[in-house]
Amino acid sequence: MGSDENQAPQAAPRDEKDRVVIFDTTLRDGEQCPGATMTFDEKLEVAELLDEMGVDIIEAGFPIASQGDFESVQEIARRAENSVICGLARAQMKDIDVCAEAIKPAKRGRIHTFIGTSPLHRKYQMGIEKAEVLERVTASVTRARGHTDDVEWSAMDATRTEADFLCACVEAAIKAGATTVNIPDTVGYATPDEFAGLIRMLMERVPGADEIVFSTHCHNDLGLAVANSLSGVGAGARQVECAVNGLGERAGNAALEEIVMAIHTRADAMRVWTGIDTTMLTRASKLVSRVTAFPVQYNKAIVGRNAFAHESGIHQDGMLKHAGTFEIMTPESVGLKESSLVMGKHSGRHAFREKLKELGYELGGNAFEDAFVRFKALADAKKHVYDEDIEALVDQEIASAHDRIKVVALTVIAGTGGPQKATITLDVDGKQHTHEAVGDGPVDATFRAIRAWCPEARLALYQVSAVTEGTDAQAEVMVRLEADGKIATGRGSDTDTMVASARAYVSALNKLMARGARRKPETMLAS
Ligand SMILES: CC(=O)SCCNC(=O)CCNC(=O)[C@H](O)C(C)(C)COP(=O)(O)OP(=O)(O)OC[C@H]1O[C@@H](n2cnc3c(N)ncnc32)[C@H](O)[C@@H]1OP(=O)(O)O
Ligand SMILES: CC(C)C(=O)C(=O)O
Repeated sequence: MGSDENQAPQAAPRDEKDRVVIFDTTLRDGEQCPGATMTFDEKLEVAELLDEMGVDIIEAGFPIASQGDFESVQEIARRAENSVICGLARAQMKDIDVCAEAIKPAKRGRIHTFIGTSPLHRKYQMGIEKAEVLERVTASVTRARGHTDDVEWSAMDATRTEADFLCACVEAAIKAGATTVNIPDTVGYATPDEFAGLIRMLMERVPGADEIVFSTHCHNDLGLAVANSLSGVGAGARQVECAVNGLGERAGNAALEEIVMAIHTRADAMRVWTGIDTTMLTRASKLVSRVTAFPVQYNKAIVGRNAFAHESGIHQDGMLKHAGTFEIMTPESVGLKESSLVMGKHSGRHAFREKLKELGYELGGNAFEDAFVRFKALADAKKHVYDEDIEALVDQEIASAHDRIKVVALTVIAGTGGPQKATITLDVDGKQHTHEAVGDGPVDATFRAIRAWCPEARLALYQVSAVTEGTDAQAEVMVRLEADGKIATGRGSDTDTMVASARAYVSALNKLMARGARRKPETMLAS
């Protein structure tokens, strides 16, 4: 901790023994969560991207589950260029044989077989005693080894299994030929310290433990999936099972992008590495979100839309001075083009000035301060302030800099009861005048109230449009007036359409006067 330039990833140690194998289970455990079912073509698309991204092992499905699952695992196995293709199988001979058939076309295939080991799973799910579990471990791993040299064995509900019995199961799996032993926290029950202790205990106590790879498979029921997985790695596990966007049963699995970026960004602390091309993480997240129709939480680490967005003034100021002040990873490192400074009520002058520059405006002292005050007022009234909102606001600021008439206040009473009534206060050459009028609708009432000061101007056009979207969008109003043979068009914008209308009308009036309409303001305006 504490380097001056935390944003730059530390040079990762590249010793093979420190490599963490990334086992992606988006297509198997990920697909198991309600609503996340993917079609055959979607699975192929996801698998292709995972393969390209450098995922070491893709768990492509559970071939015995359905003909569709079998076929997608088989097709993924056929197409994969780099990744090992894995299928899941219960401790049943038929499952294992069907799985072997599905992964057969793969350049490198793995069978992943599992059985519940905890007292609850033994008693209630399987209805068998410890001895039979042990027999099934041996039989299933042996059967799988008859098909391939790459066999993974998992102890379902390992974290709620008696330590001695878990050791006995792991020993049986290793003896039968398992090359990877996975320790799932199936129900997301463990804490990071406990989980690390469990991996350490197995590595110390089980004969042959140093010959195989220990793996983690942590669920997120308590929001600890990533923390537990990384604790497992700290204790010596060298495979992490995870899923894109943290997809998986119930609250999901450890999120692949979080595991990978934690290892990448804090290689200095963790001293391990992965083979993942991190610049593909955003693409992977978007693809999985699209095919499952599961939105990604806005503030989700790494791939949430706010992960590299800054709204508050102090953060934006820091970011403008040095990105490392408020970002520990570069957006480019996860495949994003750039960080974003989102303009809102918490933004400050530095960011506002930068935004104006980006939009092509250079405002001097007072004009800038006035625009900033109006921007803050707009941001208070509106959830999202878009670039177009700022443009409309500044255009109006520039246009009205020399105006002799300004709208000070407007109150409109509208509704079905009628008549609609408007009360307007105008500042004319520094003096305030208030007038009231009723009309046929709120716009008519507003314009009549203004016209009370300038009866000659004829309304030639009135047009309303929304600058941005949503019910809190700014309205942009255009008003064209004719007086003394001259025509002037004024624009006004505000989240309140009536205020925008009054501004547009007054802006047109100012232009008429500036263009030398016959009557001067003093005489044009009624007292
Ligand atoms: C923690 C996990 O994620 S485990 C993986 C969970 N994923 C899935 O279940 C998705 C795919 N599953 C399926 O399509 C179906 O459940 C199938 C095809 C596997 C089985 O379907 P069915 O034969 O109809 O059984 P059903 O699902 O109702 O019950 C599960 C059976 O498997 C048994 N079983 C569960 N786990 C295992 C295991 N690891 N090894 C052996 N048997 C097991 C159960 O005891 C139960 O057996 P029983 O019928 O003798 O009581
Ligand atoms: C099959 C195993 C690995 C599993 O998904 C779990 O225990 O959560």
